[in-house]
Amino acid sequence: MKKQINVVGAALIENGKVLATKRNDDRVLGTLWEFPGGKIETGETPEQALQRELNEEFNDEIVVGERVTETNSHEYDFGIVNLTVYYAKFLTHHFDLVAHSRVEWLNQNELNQLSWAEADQAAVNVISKADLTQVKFYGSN
Ligand SMILES: Nc1nc2c([nH]c(=O)n2[C@H]2C[C@H](O)[C@@H](COP(=O)(O)OP(=O)(O)OP(=O)(O)O)O2)c(=O)[nH]1
Repeated sequence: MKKQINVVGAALIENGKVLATKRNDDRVLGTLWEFPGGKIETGETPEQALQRELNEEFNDEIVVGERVTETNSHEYDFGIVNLTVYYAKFLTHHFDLVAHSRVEWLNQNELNQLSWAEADQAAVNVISKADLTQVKFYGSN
């Protein structure tokens, strides 16, 4: 039985652009593009996990918005990743790079030009076609 890995990612939106991050080469799935985030720890809500991960990875505070799409499961050789992506926006802009080698703010029509981790493809497709001006960020606007 393969290990189940529950992961959250943040589709950060700013000025109509979406943040894509490239994992450090020495990490699992290194060199592929992803949404910043990570594994949900015991007792955390997905939103809390995202806030913690963005703090660890960028030293930044975020507001988590609505979910992009249903959880997407993908079987890799090391396990099954159950990925849920949420829209989010930065409240601070330290942007220290700890876990990533590159970051890019992309237009929606550029998202599909990158090599994404396979679990991300469904969310990337939804974001590419979404009306980003309508995304809800609860309690922050
Ligand atoms: N963060 C993130 N991980 C993703 C995405 N797509 C995808 O397949 N993954 C996979 C890669 C990893 O196997 C797993 C997330 O683990 P991670 O290494 O980022 O998480 P972490 O920081 O909590 O873990 P760790 O390095 O401390 O072990 O999910 C994505 O968009 N964002």
